[in-house]
Amino acid sequence: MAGGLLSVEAARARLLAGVDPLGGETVALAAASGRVLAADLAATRTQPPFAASAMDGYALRADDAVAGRRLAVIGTAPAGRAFDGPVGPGACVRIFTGAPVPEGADTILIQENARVVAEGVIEVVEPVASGRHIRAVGLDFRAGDVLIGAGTRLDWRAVSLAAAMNHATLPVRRRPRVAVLATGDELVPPGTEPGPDQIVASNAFGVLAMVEAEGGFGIDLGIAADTEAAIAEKIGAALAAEADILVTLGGASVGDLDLVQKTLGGAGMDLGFWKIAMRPGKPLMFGTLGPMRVLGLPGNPVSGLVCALLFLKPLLKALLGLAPAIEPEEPAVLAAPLPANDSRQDYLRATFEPGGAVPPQVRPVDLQDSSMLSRLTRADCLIVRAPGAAPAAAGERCRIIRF
Ligand SMILES: Nc1nc2c(c(=O)[nH]1)N[C@H]1C(S)=C(S)[C@@H](COP(=O)(O)OP(=O)(O)OC[C@H]3O[C@@H](n4cnc5c(N)ncnc54)[C@H](O)[C@@H]3O)O[C@H]1N2
Ligand code: MOO
Repeated sequence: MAGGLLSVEAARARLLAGVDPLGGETVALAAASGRVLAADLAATRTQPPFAASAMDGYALRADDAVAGRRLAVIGTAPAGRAFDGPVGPGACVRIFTGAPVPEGADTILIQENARVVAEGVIEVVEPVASGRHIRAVGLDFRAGDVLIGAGTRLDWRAVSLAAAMNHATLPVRRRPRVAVLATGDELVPPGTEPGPDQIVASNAFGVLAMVEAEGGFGIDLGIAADTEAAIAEKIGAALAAEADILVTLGGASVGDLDLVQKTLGGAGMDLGFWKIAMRPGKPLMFGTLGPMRVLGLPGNPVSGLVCALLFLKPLLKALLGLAPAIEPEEPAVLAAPLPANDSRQDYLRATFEPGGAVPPQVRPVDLQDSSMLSRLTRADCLIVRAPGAAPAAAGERCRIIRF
């Protein structure tokens, strides 16, 4: 505990304790990009299934590949249709990339190194050694090879490989369902005209974007007014939507209208933790309500989004069985001095200095107010400052989380 508040590490340990990956489902290959494989995937076939030419040219015996020798072209083998019959001495088969190499031939003379001297006759221009330009059976993989492991996030390469392995559907983890609720009388949706005392709601869009980017399924519950009845109705909607996680935005602090935790408590939520030693994001809350986990993010937009990065993203990864769940930190060098830190772990918005130094040189943005999305969006990373950190000079090492 720092200053009586739970540390980030302790809070995250509680959040992730006992989280098992969600169950699986089957999806069509075309819908599998970005999903997480739920079981090891083995090839159902051997690739290539036959010795195949890697070039356009002539299949022949290496013994005949002598400069100046003339060979009879006895047939053609395009990709998809093998030449039926052996290739004997003094003969060759016109062959194209991907076609099976005919029996008797042991090398491919590329067409650039052959000269057509008459109808059905070529002359070897450059000799070629045995085995050239032939892809052996199973060069890429063999039936039974496990080529993509359970827990892999399927990218553009993996879906192509799965297709080549002859899988039309894939077993994947169910996408975590995340309901997102903004709260506050002051909020109106983007595209509407706020009243004189109102602002445009923003955080939910960032949280939903993060959910989608991580492979979750976002459910936008809209905006609840600052009443227990309005919030309770939305909690009911999250349960009805079978959300795995309910993310609330705002109303998490100590004000008279911070009703989110009270309403969740009334609905039967078990509180896991509330308030942690971090900045921004002190009022972060976590609990469970029946089958649903509840993450209460602070209303200040930067606080909410930084907490989403540090807590929601790891939770999504854990539910998808992805490791490591926690956002990686990396070393950097301070381009400006920093004052001593207090008892809360600080996450300072910072930009990379031009020049592309490795490790990067980082400069905190001018204003760190947790309401300022302009600075968050301008930043390249967060500088992580431990509780109680001493003042640091420019040129000193620090740790960052890259966006
Ligand atoms: N007396 C105290 N006051 C506050 C404390 C405290 O410890 N003692 N903590 C401060 C900290 S730190 C934070 S962070 C905020 C968080 O408060 P809430 O989670 O209750 O958030 P709200 O009061 O509802 O809103 C704060 C701020 O953010 C705006 N907001 C809320 N939701 C959205 C949204 N979806 N899109 C855009 N902006 C939103 C809201 O209008 C407020 O301006 O509490 C401090 N106070
Ligand atoms: O978490 Mo609050 O953001 O420190 O403003």
